[in-house]
Amino acid sequence: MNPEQFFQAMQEKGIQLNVHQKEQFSIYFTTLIEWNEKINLTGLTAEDDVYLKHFYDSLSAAFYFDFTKVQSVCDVGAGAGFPSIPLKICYPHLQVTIVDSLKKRIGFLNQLSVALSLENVAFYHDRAENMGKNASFRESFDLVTARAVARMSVLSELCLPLTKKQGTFLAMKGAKAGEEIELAKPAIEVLGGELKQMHTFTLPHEDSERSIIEIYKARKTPKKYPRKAGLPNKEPME
Ligand SMILES: C[S@@+](CC[C@H](N)C(=O)[O-])C[C@H]1O[C@@H](n2cnc3c(N)ncnc32)[C@H](O)[C@@H]1O
Repeated sequence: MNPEQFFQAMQEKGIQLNVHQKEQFSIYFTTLIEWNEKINLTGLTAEDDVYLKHFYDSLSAAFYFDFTKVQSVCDVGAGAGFPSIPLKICYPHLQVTIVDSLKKRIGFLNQLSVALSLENVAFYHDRAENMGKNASFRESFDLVTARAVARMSVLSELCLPLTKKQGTFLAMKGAKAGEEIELAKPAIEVLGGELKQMHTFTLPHEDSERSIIEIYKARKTPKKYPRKAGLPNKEPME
């Protein structure tokens, strides 16, 4: 998907990008490729791949969820900024907080936000488990997103403690999300979440399956969660 096809596809989905926003995507691509020569950010370097598998894929969350209705978003394990930076470009009102445990990626994001002139973005080099215990962040975000970070039971323990009561946790997944959900159902319940919807679709041009899992934060997360950093992965709540 080349940039023109990407802009066209966004328009068809009701996301109208102006000249400034189109330029921001172009700068995002060139900055990503430049930095990727020094640090490992992505395995995708061809322009068409980045526009489809990173930019379009990140924005697919907005095909199912209304971003105009939320203000604060925390993106857990955003890596090179996915999905939250493409979302921030399209929805500039968002207050974006990114937490990632890899320092070099946070360094890249700081530079990227300057290159894109982004406002109201904050980057933390930390584990999501620590953020979830920190009173300044715990249960404070309208929306928590995560793409390609961990399986659903683990991800729920990282993300639901950060999600505000009555807020939403969106998990962006590939194929087999249905199986993951089944295994994660007890964890989601314990952590105060309720499975609201699962949207499944195929990515254009390459027909691979994607799922967006929407979880509603119905109740407060018990204090003991998240457990200490590393434990959610080591001993998943399954
Ligand atoms: C496979 S990458 C995906 C990056 C991005 N979300 C994407 O879709 O391209 C997973 C990222 O999650 C981060 N990560 C994994 N576990 C984490 C944790 N417990 N807390 C914070 N970041 C974490 C890693 O450092 C890595 O950058």
